[in-house]
Amino acid sequence: MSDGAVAMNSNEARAHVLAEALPYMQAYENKTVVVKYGGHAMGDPSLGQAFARDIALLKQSGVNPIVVHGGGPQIGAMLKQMGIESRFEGGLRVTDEATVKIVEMVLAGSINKEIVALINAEGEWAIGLCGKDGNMVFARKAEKRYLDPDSNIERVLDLGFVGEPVEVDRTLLDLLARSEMIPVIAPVAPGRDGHTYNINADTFAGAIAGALQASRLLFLTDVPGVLDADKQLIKELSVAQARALIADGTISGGMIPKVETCIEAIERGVEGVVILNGKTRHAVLLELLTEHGAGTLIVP
Ligand SMILES: Nc1ncnc2c1ncn2[C@@H]1O[C@H](COP(=O)(O)OP(=O)(O)O)[C@@H](O)[C@H]1O
Ligand SMILES: CC(=O)N[C@@H](CCC(=O)OP(=O)(O)O)C(=O)O
Repeated sequence: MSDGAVAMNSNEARAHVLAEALPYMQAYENKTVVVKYGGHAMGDPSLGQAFARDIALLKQSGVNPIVVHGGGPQIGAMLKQMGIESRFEGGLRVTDEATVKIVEMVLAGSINKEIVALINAEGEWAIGLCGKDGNMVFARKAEKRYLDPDSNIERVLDLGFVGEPVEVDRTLLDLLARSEMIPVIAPVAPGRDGHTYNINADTFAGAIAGALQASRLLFLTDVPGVLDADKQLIKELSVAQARALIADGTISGGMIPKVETCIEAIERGVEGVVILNGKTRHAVLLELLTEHGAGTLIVP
C-alpha cells in the first residue's frame, strides 16, 4: 500500500470518529461536566497525559469541564514518610491538626499543580484552586453517626478536621466558565470557624456539580465501576439498589462516599452520574462522546 493510501485510510478513520462524536459534542456544548479524578486513577504518567488531553479537547469542543481531584494514596505516602499512620472510618481519613496541614500541602500543592501543568501542556489554560479561593466553598466539621452495637445508642464519630461542604459560591466558577480557563480544584476548604477542613474528593465534586446543576458528573477511579458480590460490573444502579448494596456491605471503603455522593448529586438535579475506570486511556472522551458509555450509571 502506498503512503497516500495509508494517509487516506487514517484520514477516513479520523473523519468517521469525528462524525460519530459530533452529535455528542453538540449535546454538551456550553454544558458543565464535572470530572472527579481520583488518586487511584493517577500514577502512570502516560495516563495522566491522556486524561489532560481529554479535558483540553472537551474545552476546545465548547464544553465547560471542571476537574475536582483527589489524592488519597499520595497523602498516605507522604504521611508514611513523616511517620504518621493513616486511619480511615467509613472511607474517610481521620484527620488531626498535623494531618490536615499535610493534606493541604499534598492536595492543593503538588497534585493540583501537576494536573494544571499536564492540561497546560496540552495547549490549554488550567487554573489550580481549592475551596478557599474566591470563597468558593465553606465546610463544617463532618458528623458521622453510627449505632453503637453494645449500647444500641447513636453516637457521633469524631474524625477531627474532616469537613463536609455546606456552602458553594459559584461566582468564580461562572466567571471561569466564560473564560479560557479550566478550573482544577483540590478538596480543601475553610470553615466559618477559621479551621481548614479535609473533604473527601467525591463529596466535594458532588457539591460542585450540584451547585452548578452540571450535565454530567464523572468519577474516575481504579475499578470498572460498582461491582456486585461476584465482582461483576453493575451497568446501571438505581438509588434504592445502591443504598441496599451499601447496607449489605457489597459496597465498602472508598466506594461508600462515592456512591452516597452519586445519590445526593442526582437528588440535587445533576442530570447523569457515572463511576468508571480512570485507568482506561481516554476514559472521559469515550464516556462522553461515544455511544458505548463504560462504568456504572446511577439513575433515580
Ligand atoms: N462494590 C464495590 N465495587 C467497586 N469497588 C469497591 C466496591 N466496594 C469497595 N470498593 C473499593 O472502592 C475503591 C474505590 O474507592 P477509592 O479507593 O476511594 O477510589 P478513588 O481514590 O478513585 O476515589 C475500589 O478500588 C475498591 O477497592
Ligand atoms: C476526608 C478524606 O478522606 N479526605 C481524602 C481527600 C482526598 C481524596 O478523597 O482522594 P481520593 O479521591 O484519591 O480518595 C483523604 O484525606 O484521603
